Amino acid sequence: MSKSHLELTGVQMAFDTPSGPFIALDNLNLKIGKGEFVSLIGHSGCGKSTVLNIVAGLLGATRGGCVLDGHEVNTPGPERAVVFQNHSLMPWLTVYENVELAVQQVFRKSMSKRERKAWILHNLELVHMDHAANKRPGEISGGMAQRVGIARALAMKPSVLLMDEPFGALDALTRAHLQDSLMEIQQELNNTVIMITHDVDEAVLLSDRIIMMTNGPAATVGEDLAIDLPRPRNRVAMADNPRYLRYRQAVLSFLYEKQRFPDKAERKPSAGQKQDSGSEGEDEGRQGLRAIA
Ligand SMILES: Nc1ncnc2c1ncn2[C@@H]1O[C@H](COP(=O)(O)OP(=O)(O)OP(=O)(O)O)[C@@H](O)[C@H]1O
Repeated sequence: MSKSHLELTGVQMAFDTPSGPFIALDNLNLKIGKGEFVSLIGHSGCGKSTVLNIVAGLLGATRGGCVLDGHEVNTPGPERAVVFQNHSLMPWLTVYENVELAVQQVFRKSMSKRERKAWILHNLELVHMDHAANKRPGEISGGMAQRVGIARALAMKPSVLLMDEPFGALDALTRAHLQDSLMEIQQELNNTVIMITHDVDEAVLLSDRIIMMTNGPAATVGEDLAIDLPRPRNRVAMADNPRYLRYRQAVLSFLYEKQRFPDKAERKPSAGQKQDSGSEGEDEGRQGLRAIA
């Protein structure tokens, strides 16, 4: 791993609720190196989005904090671009204008109009969407819109790309296609990526490390699994790669044997509650994640 540039230290996140503080995360520590691709995986409600929102600067930890390249994170910033599950493009703007909006925000002073235009088109080319530059979001498919969302994020030249289930709403083929594009782009640009996923295969195929989170309340890092597979990775070749299968097995074992579905915890979300030890909720747990069979 290259030197750590993003560090979460002793993070606690308590939300105020009518029944008192709800401690979603407690004592969460994570160091990420420049250019690493890290996936966060864990059962629904364990706190993955909360972690991402803290790194994005959208939430402030109640204890501990996040440091990026030596600077404490406490507000959103263009060096940390976020891609959500639903692309969130402006429907009244064209594909080009949607990317332009982000580029204006970051590079209005440092790039000429001509340079900005070339940069916007370059980012649309990266995700193979330059042909649709003049279309509006309503005129393109969900997968295409998600590509534009990724281009918009990349166009801000973020040192960290934060992705909250970026491919969750897409069909399997489009999803596979976008995963391959993302791997290519990330290899080329060397962005640090933190991606939330519920898909075990997606996590193993794309990641350098998989961070498996314990069930909440008071969730933290349960296991930190380094994925030592050569790149570029080919999904067909990986399907019977013994090491790939071992990693996949390790994640499944964490999710379904070590951390079963937190049904009791979800029903009674009070601070200091113990984690579910597991006899109930296994079937719900199996349904709680997609694409694992
Ligand atoms: N603003 C809030 N107020 C109170 N509780 C909250 C708030 N935001 C999140 N929580 C709680 O914190 C816990 C973690 O939520 P979070 O959305 O981070 O989980 P997640 O792992 O991303 O879930 P999912 O996989 O279902 O998206 C959950 O129990 C959730 O109900």
